[in-house]
Amino acid sequence: MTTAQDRAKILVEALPYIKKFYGKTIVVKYGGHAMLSQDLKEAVFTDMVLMKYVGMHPVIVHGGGPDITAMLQRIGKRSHFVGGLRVTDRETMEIAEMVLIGKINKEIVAQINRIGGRAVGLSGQDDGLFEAVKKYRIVRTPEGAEELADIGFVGDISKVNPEIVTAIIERGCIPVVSPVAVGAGGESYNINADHAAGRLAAALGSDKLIILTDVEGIMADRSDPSSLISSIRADEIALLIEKGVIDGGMIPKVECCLDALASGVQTTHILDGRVPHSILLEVFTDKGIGTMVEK
Ligand SMILES: Nc1ncnc2c1ncn2[C@@H]1O[C@H](COP(=O)(O)OP(=O)(O)O)[C@@H](O)[C@H]1O
Ligand SMILES: CC(=O)N[C@@H](CCC(=O)OP(=O)(O)O)C(=O)O
Repeated sequence: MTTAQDRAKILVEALPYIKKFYGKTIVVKYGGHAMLSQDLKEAVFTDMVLMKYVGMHPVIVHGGGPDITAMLQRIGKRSHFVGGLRVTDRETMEIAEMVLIGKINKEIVAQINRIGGRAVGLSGQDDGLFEAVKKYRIVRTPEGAEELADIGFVGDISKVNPEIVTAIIERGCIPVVSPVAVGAGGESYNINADHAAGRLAAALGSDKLIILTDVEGIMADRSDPSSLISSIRADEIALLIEKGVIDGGMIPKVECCLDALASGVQTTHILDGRVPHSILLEVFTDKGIGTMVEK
């Protein structure tokens, strides 16, 4: 049983971390696979609100892949992924916008506001936050040659204009960002939420990027839970992708960490969103959970 003294000790132990991150920006990517029960969602949003009230500047970039897939299924459409990215035709793009901006973003904003925070929702189209160009994926043919795959309205962020996010932070609010970008002709692009989070973290000069997902972190062997890699250097990642140890949805996550680190973000973390308050454990304790990807 925890005594009053134990509880006081926990609060005091948080002090160096509160001091270290006071006034610092922390971008949290909240993946669709980590949006499990209502209780877990509330734990994530409570962590955000707590960070804000102790003087940090949390920013959420959310995903919603499973909800997009479910909505596409309802209209009889199957989803295809190339290197972790959804092949996005015009109809898929419309559904992705409806689900990400119309449903998930608004739900997150409402829930943060309900528990006492002040959240403002926006997408990468608002005030030109994310400018994008069409993205191609390099794929390997069965013969071993490389070719470019056309994956439709999937974008690569070519420029981030973070002023709108900074303005929301300065108003004392928590920005909640949907990963949809705008092209030069005004067209919408579907952006993988990991990529969006990495680029935004870099543009904001964040101290930390946290990616919440549905695994404990990067595993050396996915069938062995004890094989969690607790820390890995950026230059060790390419080999793990080549060997197939890191694949599917984990690829955009590590790419996003590398991107952010190259642009000055201090540390990046891939955490298990199934663990209640995993963000608090990462930010306010020195236990360090999940995988830290560092320079
Ligand atoms: N080496 C690895 N360690 C852990 N997970 C991995 C690894 N390689 C691929 N994955 C896969 O990546 C998934 C996480 O990506 P994804 O499903 O896109 O999550 P999210 O919706 O949170 O973005 C895991 O559920 C796992 O199946
Ligand atoms: C291009 C691309 O793949 N876009 C993603 C955007 C949402 C997302 O990234 O959601 P998660 O973080 O939950 O995976 C998609 O359509 O699923």
